Amino acid sequence: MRIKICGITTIEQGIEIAQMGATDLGFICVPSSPRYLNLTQLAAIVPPLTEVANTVGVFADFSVATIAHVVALTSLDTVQLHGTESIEFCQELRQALPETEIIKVWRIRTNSDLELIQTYNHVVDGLLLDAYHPDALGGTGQTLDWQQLSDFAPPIPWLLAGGLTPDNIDTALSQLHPDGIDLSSGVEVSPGRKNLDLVDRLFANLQSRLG
Ligand SMILES: O=C(O)c1ccccc1NCC(=O)[C@H](O)[C@H](O)COP(=O)(O)O
Repeated sequence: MRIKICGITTIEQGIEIAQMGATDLGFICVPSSPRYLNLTQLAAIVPPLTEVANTVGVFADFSVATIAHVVALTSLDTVQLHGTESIEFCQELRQALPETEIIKVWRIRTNSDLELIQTYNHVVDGLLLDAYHPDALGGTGQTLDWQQLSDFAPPIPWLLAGGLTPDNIDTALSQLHPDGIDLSSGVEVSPGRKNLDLVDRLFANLQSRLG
């Protein structure tokens, strides 16, 4: 299973978290986020971390040209689209970045959201379900209604996000079978600063599932 820890802001924490077992490290490129990294910071932090984990840049409603520029400067492995990007936009991005994994995020409120995100199945490599919050796009600690997702089974890999913590991960994964999980605020001291004890506890609690 893919385990993405998002909102990494230092090389040191990225290396430690990858050594603990994270497969993916996420970097927030959205300026309104308290976990935001500017281009200079991304160019310094991401390249060394591509050696230890899959690196994911989180974007929201950027242009194709800007995303392609950031990927070229940082060697990000994956682009996570967290805004209102259209199917056509994803197709354009695919053409611009044929070697880069693309994940489309949808913030789930209703059952129709679970159908809408699946209209992207043929244009992206994976889907990510996050919780809806009126004031912030992500990293909110808001939990999804897991029961609502019980029939969600897209034909491409999907990740579960939204308010996951070391304490609730077992309950979430006993109800759902995503291809990956994504955590941010549930393993933090403060936005952008991860609590390594909580990350350690997450992996301890996942031990039986990771085998
Ligand atoms: O984390 C942010 O600050 C953020 C800001 C703007 C867009 C996306 C953002 N995070 C994306 C993620 O992938 C988070 O891991 C995801 O929203 C889950 O966060 P949390 O509920 O805190 O675990």
